Amino acid sequence: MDFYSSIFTLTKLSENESKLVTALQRFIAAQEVEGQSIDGFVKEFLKTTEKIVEDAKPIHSPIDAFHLLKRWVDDWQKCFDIALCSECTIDEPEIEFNSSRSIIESRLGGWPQRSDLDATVEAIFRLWDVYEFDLRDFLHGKIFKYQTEPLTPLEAIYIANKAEDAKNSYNSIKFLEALLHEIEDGTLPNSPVDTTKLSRMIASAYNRNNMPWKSVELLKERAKEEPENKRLQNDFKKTKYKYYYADAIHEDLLRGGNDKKYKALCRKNLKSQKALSKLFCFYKTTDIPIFFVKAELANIKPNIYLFHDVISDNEVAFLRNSSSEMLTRSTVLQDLSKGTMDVAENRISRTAWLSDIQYPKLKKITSRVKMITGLETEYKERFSNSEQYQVLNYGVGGMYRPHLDALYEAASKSSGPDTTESGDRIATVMFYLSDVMYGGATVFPKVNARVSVKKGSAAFWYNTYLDGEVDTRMWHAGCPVLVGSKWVSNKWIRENGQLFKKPCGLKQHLQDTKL
Ligand SMILES: O=C(O)CCC(=O)C(=O)O
Ligand SMILES: [Fe+2]
Repeated sequence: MDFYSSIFTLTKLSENESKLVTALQRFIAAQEVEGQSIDGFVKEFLKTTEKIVEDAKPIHSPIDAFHLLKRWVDDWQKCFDIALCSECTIDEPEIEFNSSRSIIESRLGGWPQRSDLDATVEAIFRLWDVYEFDLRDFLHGKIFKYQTEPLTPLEAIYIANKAEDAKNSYNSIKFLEALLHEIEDGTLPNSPVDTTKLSRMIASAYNRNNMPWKSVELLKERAKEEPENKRLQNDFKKTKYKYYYADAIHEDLLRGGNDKKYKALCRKNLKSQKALSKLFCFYKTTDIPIFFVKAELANIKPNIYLFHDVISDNEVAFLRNSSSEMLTRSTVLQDLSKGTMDVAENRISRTAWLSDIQYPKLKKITSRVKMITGLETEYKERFSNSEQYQVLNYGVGGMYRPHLDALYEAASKSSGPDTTESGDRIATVMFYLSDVMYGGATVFPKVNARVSVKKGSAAFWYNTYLDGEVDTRMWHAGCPVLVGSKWVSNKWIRENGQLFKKPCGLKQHLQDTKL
């Protein structure tokens, strides 16, 4: 049977609580006679409950119901658990105390369950939704003018967590915010929950609900105040990334249609890449000469660089052949945070990862990347300067919708090196391992740039600003392949180890200030 659904049954609980108190008093007294030490929790609980039973207040408010059920479900149960004794003989106080539980349980026709308590929490939010009582008053035990016992901060967190579990994040956040304000205002002294911890909880709830800008707001000040708090700093950094990411998507949505601009760029039939781009720099490397040019529509900031003939036919074949056995279907779901939640397939392709360690032949390409970008590129299992080669092959209509390569938050779960050790993907080097007859260009709708597919070339760009913030202008897409098969390979360069690097000829972007 349930207890929460009527005040009648709740009152029955309340009336029977004095019997529990008597049983506990007897248990403690017997233990004292035996010279046993009394559990601290049990002692403290008895003291407060004795007073509650003595006052015998009626159950009027949902706060009373919550307190009552919480005691029965959690605290009384804990007392019985503490007293539980498998080796005790029949006349020992533990046995007697626990049998009093059984007697009361059968008299009541059951023992209140966690579902009763959870239903009460649900009821509280249902009531709040209709009557809009003040949550800060509520924490102090007050609903309009009706005053009862206040909630402890831990009880408040219990209520907020239950709302979150029930997918009622808005309620949960509002409740935690009320608690935060009360603690900040000093009306809940000696709170075991500190404001930083609470802020982190609220920020993470905002993140889970795709409102990273709210978390940024919340964490910004606190991160400034507590530069030594690593967890807080880390939360703030991740949130910032997520925020920029969500913001970029939002802007894209606002610009009429999620990807109008991207499609237009995909369709654009530009002259050949070489004709448009001017020679920027020439490298004489030991094996192949590399022409270093700016991307088409070169007058853009930030720059996207193009390297021609940067990878030999042999190397192209090696990458393609080594990965073809491993290619797996990769689907990246698009989560259009802010605005509509439209989950669509973001990428249609197959992917494989090739490690420099497993395929030492690749190290040569990796050091070439180091030379042309001036960045550290060595792939290591930990504290890496780059990722393994990601090889992609697109099928009919295969594409990669507009996205940012920067990993922001979710990425620590990605297959690459841990972001906490190796940092974010500060730059992308993307090799073209095939030609494509029609379609398949890489386009950057925000900066109006387009790189058409050419076997042996590589595109290079930075994904973050010098201070590590994500550069949302680098929003880019792989246009659908119309005729042909497109192969590319990414070598993502990580933040780790790049501190004192001065990229050759690539300084312009690094000096580029934020918009
Ligand atoms: O295939 C392309 O042109 C783009 C691929 C890409 O952006 C990626 O793999 O992150
Ligand atoms: Fe990308």
